[in-house]
Amino acid sequence: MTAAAPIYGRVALIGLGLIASSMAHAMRAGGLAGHIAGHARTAETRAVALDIGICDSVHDTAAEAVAGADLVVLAVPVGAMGAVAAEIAPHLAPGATVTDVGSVKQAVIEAVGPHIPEGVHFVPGHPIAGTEHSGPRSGFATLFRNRWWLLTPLPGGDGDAVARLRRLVEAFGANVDEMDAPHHDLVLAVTSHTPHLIAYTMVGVADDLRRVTDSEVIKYSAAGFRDFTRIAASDPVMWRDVFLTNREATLDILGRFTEELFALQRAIRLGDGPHLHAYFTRTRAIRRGIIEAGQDTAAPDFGRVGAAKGQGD
Ligand SMILES: NC(=O)c1ccc[n+]([C@@H]2O[C@H](COP(=O)([O-])OP(=O)(O)OC[C@H]3O[C@@H](n4cnc5c(N)ncnc54)[C@H](O)[C@@H]3O)[C@@H](O)[C@H]2O)c1
Ligand SMILES: O=C(O)C(=O)C[C@]1(C(=O)O)C=C[C@@H](O)C=C1
Repeated sequence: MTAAAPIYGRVALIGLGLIASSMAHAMRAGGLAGHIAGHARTAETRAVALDIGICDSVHDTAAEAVAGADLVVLAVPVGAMGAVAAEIAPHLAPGATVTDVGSVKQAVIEAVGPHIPEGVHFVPGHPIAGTEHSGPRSGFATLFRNRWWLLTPLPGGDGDAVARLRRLVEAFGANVDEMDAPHHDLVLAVTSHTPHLIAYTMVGVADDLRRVTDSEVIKYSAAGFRDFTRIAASDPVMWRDVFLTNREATLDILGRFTEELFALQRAIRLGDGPHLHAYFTRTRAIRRGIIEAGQDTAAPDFGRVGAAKGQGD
């Protein structure tokens, strides 16, 4: 990442977890912000943020952090976005941009939008990049490189504010796309939310079995299951909020998933090899299509993320 002129003079990060700290590292690496102000709920997290140098100043309240900021980033769990927006609203500078990084967009727009004052630009967003780690120590500058960052601008919103935010996240190395919020939520229900639910379920099933087989499930777990356990280690508050707020889309995809699962279950019970073979041939072709289209972007280097779980407060 090469040094560039700051895109924003003062950025306020509300919530100092994985995503906010990764943004801070990326802004530092690229010289993209003149001053990074931060707010987290606990004194411990605020002290860590200063200690590891991701913020130039930390503030006891979100209201203090946003004063004079030309970009405010809401990086808290989706269910907390509305309360944070209500708290900061009277303190936002005229002309400022407010964005968020929530995994669900429609519910965030409904919760945050009504609080945004006239003359402040709200540009909802979502980086499609993450790890199973949480808290200020878990972030790293390259998290967003070659990843998508979806923006769901509001109809009639300010084009210049969108373009400026776009420049910032492109400077992180992200690819930007714009879409409307309901479409975003449906796409993410397929590509992220339902897969997480399946991983949570499978790891739960294995944990039940473990009691029977005395740890063999974990001992002999193959690569696929290990990936499930990584995903299932993700922050429980974040994922609780995702499912509570993207309810309709997730239930729709889950319904389709269960139908397919029952069809496969039936094929196994009936010994219907052609059905199973045809199904797996179709899914293999999808994976090969993704590779051929060059859309299998490299995974971030999880190995260098040393933070423990549960440091999000
Ligand atoms: N982790 C991922 O893979 C990922 C990826 C993309 C987007 N997101 C989204 O980014 C947002 C932040 O996720 P993260 O992974 O950085 O989480 P995190 O747990 O690492 O950090 C969350 C931060 O929010 C604060 N917080 C929690 N509840 C709060 C509340 N009620 N009021 C005020 N602050 C509160 C925590 O103290 C912490 O500082 C979430 O909305 C999530 O959906 C996460
Ligand atoms: O790799 C992971 O840990 C993730 O699950 C990241 C992931 C995803 O599903 O891809 C999870 C939730 C986000 O909103 C965006 C990204």
